[in-house]
Amino acid sequence: MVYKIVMVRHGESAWNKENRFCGWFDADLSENGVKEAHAAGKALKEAGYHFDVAHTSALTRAQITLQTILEELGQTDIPVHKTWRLNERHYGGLTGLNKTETAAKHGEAQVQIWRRSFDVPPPPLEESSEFYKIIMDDPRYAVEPSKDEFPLFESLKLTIQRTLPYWNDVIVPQIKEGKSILIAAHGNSLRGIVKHLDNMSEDAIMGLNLPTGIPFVYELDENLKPITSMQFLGDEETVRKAMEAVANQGKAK
Ligand SMILES: O=C(O)[C@@H](CO)OP(=O)(O)O
Repeated sequence: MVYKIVMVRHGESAWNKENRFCGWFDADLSENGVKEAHAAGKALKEAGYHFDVAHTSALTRAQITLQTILEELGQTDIPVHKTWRLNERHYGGLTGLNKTETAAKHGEAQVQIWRRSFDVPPPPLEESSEFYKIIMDDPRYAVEPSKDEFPLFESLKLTIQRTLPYWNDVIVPQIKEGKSILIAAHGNSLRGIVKHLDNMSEDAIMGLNLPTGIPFVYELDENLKPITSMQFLGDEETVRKAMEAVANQGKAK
C-alpha cells in the first residue's frame, strides 16, 4: 500500500430526515446527523487516524460534519479547503420536493432515473422557484462558480465533470506529496470520485448508495489505482442497512 485517503458523506441533514431533494440547498444537520458526525470522529480516532489536510464543500452540512470530526480527533488546526466543486449534485427543479410524494406522482421508476441514472438530469431550477434566489444569490458563490459554470441542474455525469478537476488538480498532488487527507462531502459528489477511482461502469454506479456519516477508506497504489476500495469504518450489517435506507428514500411507500 502506498497511499491512503478517507472520505465521509455528511451526517443526516434536516432535509434527509424530511426526505426532500436537497442538492445545493444549504440544509443543516439534523440532531441525528450531528450524532453521526461525532460517531464518525470517534471511529477515526479509535482507528488512530491523523490528517494533514481536509477538503469539504461550500455547504454547511458537510462543513459541520468535518468540523465535528476534527474536534473529536483533536485536529481542528489542520488546513481545511472549501470548494463548490465538492458540493452535492444540483437537484434543479426537484430541489425541496419530497421524494416519496414525487415517487407517488411520477412513479418510482422516474424517481430512480432522476436520483441514480448516470446522465439523465433533473429538470432545471426555474426562476419562479422559491429556492432560485436563495441559491443563485448566496454570497458563498460570489467568486465561483462563474456565471457560465453555475448549474441550474446536474446529472451525476455533470457533477463528475466539475468535481474531477478538483480531485485531479488539488487532491491528487497532495496525495502524491504523502499528505494524509480527509474529504467530507456529499452522496453524489463522492459517488463521482468513487466511480472514477474504481473505474465503475455507468450501470454499476447506479446501484451505489452512500450512507450518511460513516467514513470509508481507500488504499491506492503509486498509480492511484485502488488496492482496497471503500472500506467502511463500521460493521457490515450497519453499513448495509444504512445504504438500503438511502436507496429506499425514492420509494412511493
Ligand atoms: O437530496 C439530495 O441532495 C441527495 C442526497 O441527500 O439525494 P439522493 O440520495 O436522492 O441523490
